[in-house]
Amino acid sequence: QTGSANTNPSDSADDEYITSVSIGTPAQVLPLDFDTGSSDLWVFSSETPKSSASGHTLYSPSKSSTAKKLSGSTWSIEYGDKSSSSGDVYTDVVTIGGFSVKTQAVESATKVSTQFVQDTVISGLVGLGFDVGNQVSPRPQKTWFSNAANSLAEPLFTADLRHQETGSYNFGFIDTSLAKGTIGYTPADGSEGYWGFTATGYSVGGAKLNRNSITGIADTGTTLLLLPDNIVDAYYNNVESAQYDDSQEGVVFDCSEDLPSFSFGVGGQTITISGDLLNLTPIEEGSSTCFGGLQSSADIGINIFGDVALKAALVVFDLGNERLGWAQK
Ligand SMILES: Cc1c(C=O)c(-c2nnc3c4c(C[n+]5cc6c(C)n(C)c(C)c6c(Cl)n5)n(C)c(C)c4cnn23)c(C)n1C
Repeated sequence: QTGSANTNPSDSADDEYITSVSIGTPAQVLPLDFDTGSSDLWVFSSETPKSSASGHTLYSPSKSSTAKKLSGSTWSIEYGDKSSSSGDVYTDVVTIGGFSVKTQAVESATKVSTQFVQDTVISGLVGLGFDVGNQVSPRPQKTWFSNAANSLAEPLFTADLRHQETGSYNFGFIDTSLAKGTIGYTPADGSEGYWGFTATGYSVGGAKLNRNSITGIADTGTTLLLLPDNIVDAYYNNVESAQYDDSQEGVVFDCSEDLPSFSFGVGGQTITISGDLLNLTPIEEGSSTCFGGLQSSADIGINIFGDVALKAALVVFDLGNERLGWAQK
C-alpha cells in the first residue's frame, strides 16, 4: 500500500507548505504543515479558545463517530521560533494521500501561541520525525508515519517541495521521475527525534566541493537553510550588496543582485541550490531589499537544512534503513 499527497507553499516566500489531511468519521479535512523536525500531530479544534481559533479550520472530535478521548494524556510543545501549543489527546482515523491509519493520536490544542493564531493558513502540524520526539505524557504516542510504516509497501516517504509550485509527499514508494539526479544515501540519526545527517562538504557558485563536513537535520518544517557563520560568510562574500540587518535579524541584499548557487555533498551526490532559490523574498511588500534563504545557525546550536535546501532535491526519509536519500531536482 502507498499514499500520495500534494503539498503547496503557503505564501509567496514559500514560508511553509500546506497538505490536506482527513481526520475522523465523517472526514474532517484540515490544512496541516508536515514537519520532519517534530513528532506530534496536533490540530486546532473545538477545544481551542474561540478568540484563538477564528479563521482556522477546526477538528471537532464530538462530530466524529470514531474519535476516542485518550484519557489522562496531555501534550505541550515549543518550536524553534519559540512558537508553542498544548492540549489533550484523542485517537481517530487519519488519512493522508489516501492511506488511513485507524488509531492515530490526534493532539487537540487547548492553547496556541500568537504565531499560530496569526498563521490562519494552517490548522496544525503533522510531525514526521522519530517517535522518541513525541511530547505526549504520560505515554508518548507514535507519529502517523510510524503507525503507517509496517503497512506501507516500503517503510519510507519522500518530500518533493517546490518553489511556488505544487509538490508532493509520497508514502511507501519513491517516484524517481521527480528527480534529475541519482539518489545518494547517507545514514540518518534519529536519536534526538530529528532526521540527522552529515553533508560531506560544500561550495559556492559551482566551485569544487571542499571537505568541510556539516552535521544537521533535514527539516521540512523550517523555512530557511541555517548553517554555521563561516559558511554563511563564505557565501555572502560573493554578494556585493549583502549586509546583516539587525531589524530583520538576518542577511539582506539588493533584490537585483544575481546570487551564486550553493552546493553541498551528501551520499556521494552533489545537491546544488540555485541562486534564485536563495533569494527568499523582499523584506516587505514592494521593497528592493531581499532576505536571504541562507542564514546563520549560530544561535540555534544545530544546522538545519530547511525548505530552501529541500526545494533543490527529492529527499527520501527511509525509516526502514535509517537513512536519508537526496537527489538533485
Ligand atoms: C531554530 C529555528 C527554527 C526551527 O525550525 C525556525 C523556524 N523556521 N521556520 C519555522 C516554523 C514554521 C514555518 N514558518 C516560517 C515562517 C517565516 C520565516 N515567516 C516570516 C512566516 C510568516 C512563517 C510561517 Cl507562517 N511559517 N512554522 C509553521 C513553525 C511552527 C515553525 C517553527 N520554527 N521555525 C526558526 C526561525 N528558528 C530560529
